[in-house]
Amino acid sequence: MFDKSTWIRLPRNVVVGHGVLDDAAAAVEELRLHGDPLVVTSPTPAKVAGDRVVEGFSDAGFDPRVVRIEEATFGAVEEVIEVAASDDVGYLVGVGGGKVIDVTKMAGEDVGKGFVSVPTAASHDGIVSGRASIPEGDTRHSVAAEPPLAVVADTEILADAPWELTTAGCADIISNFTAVRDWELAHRLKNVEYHEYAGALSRMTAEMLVENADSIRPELEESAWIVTKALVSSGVAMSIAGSSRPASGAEHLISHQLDRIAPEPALHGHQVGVASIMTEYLHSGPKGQWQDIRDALASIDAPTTAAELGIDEEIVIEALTTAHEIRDRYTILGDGMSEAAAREAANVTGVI
Ligand SMILES: NC(=O)c1ccc[n+]([C@@H]2O[C@H](COP(=O)([O-])OP(=O)(O)OC[C@H]3O[C@@H](n4cnc5c(N)ncnc54)[C@H](O)[C@@H]3O)[C@@H](O)[C@H]2O)c1
Ligand SMILES: O=P(O)(O)OC[C@@H](O)CO
Ligand SMILES: [Zn+2]
Repeated sequence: MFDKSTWIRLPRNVVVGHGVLDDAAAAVEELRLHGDPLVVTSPTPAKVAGDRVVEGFSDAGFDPRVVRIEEATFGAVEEVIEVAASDDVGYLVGVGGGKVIDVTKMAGEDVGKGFVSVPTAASHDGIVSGRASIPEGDTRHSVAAEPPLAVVADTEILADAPWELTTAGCADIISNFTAVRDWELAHRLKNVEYHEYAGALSRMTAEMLVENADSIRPELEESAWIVTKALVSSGVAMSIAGSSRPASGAEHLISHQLDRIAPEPALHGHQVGVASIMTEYLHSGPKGQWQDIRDALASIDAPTTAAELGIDEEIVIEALTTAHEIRDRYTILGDGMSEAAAREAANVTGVI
């Protein structure tokens, strides 16, 4: 009878606010999960939040186990799986930046146990999404995973994190403009399924962030609140779409490529922001809205040039000409840019 169906998975509890880290155990208890938590964290996030989360679970009568990871690799995912597979572990709790959260998500998916997302930085929109993205050799796996059962985002901690982590989160959201453009293009050219609602939500999230750019300032808790709200909303758009398409287009392919080839890649959000200036230029030409993207990034202190990213100009050109090979996702890059076209785009937009 129905030729189409959809299954949208969203988090049950999203708790955002000042001091909510201490509500992590309560937010989970409400979900009536069985077993004890496995807290996955990394060195700095452990100090700023992980140890407190473990203590909170202990105080609430749980017996938390802890795995500290150093890198977002398949090795780290295996390390977490080994502990997570134990019968007494009921669910996983990822406390940290995007890499820790992705590793937790992927391990939880593997062992068939849910996970709770406790971001310590408002640096990326994976804090709520049902996607996990891990590099492996020459490629990057972005796989479907369960979205978090709950999200606990303490704005006091997020506002205290280094400012560039917050500007990276803003830039990840601003890049939604070009991601949606790429998605629409892929729909028109390749009949890729497009979700109007997810596309509109993603674009609206970016518009609201830009409208509030004046209130996004260092050490202002209000900023952490605005950015986290946007990150949640963008993650929900991805969950609705069942893909990262609403928030990841050519600008993300370029950033993933930079992660592979740059000796010292910059933050994910910063890279996608700078790449977004160039992909907007590719979409709308020299008089198009690329300057709006650049100005929006500059207004929140995010980088707008290769030099500000700390990445060599030639590496940026290589990323532009090879990013289309990274994954089977049709974008404005088509079947690849020529080197001359890449130089033109990077020059006109002032990225190099
Ligand atoms: N799954 C998704 O949908 C999705 C979405 C966006 C990004 N990502 C992925 O997330 C990763 C990027 O995340 P990221 O930018 O947070 O990088 P990251 O996880 O490497 O964090 C950056 C650094 O900030 C530190 N940090 C975190 N919180 C801190 C705090 N409160 N104080 C001081 N230092 C702190 C971390 O320890 C790390 O050294 C990439 O791998 C990207 O692909 C995934
Ligand atoms: O699927 P990817 O390209 O990792 O994108 C997810 C996220 O970074 C979108 O902001
Ligand atoms: Zn992103």
